[in-house]
Amino acid sequence: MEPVSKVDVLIRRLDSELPLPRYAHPGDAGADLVAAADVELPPGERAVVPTGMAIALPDGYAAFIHPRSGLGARLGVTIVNAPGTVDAGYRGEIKVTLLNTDPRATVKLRRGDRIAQMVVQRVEQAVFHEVTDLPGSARGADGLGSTGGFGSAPDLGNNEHSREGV
Ligand SMILES: O=c1ccn([C@H]2C[C@H](O)[C@@H](COP(=O)(O)OP(=O)(O)OP(=O)(O)O)O2)c(=O)[nH]1
Ligand SMILES: [Mg+2]
Repeated sequence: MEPVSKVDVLIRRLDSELPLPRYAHPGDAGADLVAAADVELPPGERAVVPTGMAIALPDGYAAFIHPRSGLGARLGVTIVNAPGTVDAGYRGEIKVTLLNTDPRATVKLRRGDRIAQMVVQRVEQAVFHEVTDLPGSARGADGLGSTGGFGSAPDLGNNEHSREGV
């Protein structure tokens, strides 16, 4: 297996009792972030949760704050703006806007609970060149469900292509 490429990221703990972000397994894409405070989320409510961490990413990188699938599947907790974008120049505390999508249960999370995962990636900035016509492509302007809904993929013989947006 190819070794995972690594990048050095400076990190400041705003709360020295909390653990640094940690990859649960070698090769994992996301390092878990913990809550720096207790949080109670009634059904359908959201809260901005501090993580107690601030980072300085090298130029050309960004960090993306993704939900944890276990929290989503078990409790219905997700992130409103998933994935959150942490810019290379941001030096403030990383915060996570959690949302309880469960229609009935209040979710209680404790300080130290792992609430999100941070994926550090190389990013590029676009240089926008305005044109009056874009080059053609196989997809063209088809989108937003143009290939059908949850049935078989179009190339498996089910002609869902015409069932627009379903
Ligand atoms: O989940 C997130 C998303 C963003 N941020 C921080 C880092 C990021 O660099 C900054 C701005 O984020 P974004 O650009 O997504 O928010 P905005 O609403 O456009 O705010 P701004 O006007 O400050 O750019 O907020 C977080 O701490 N958590
Ligand atoms: Mg912004």
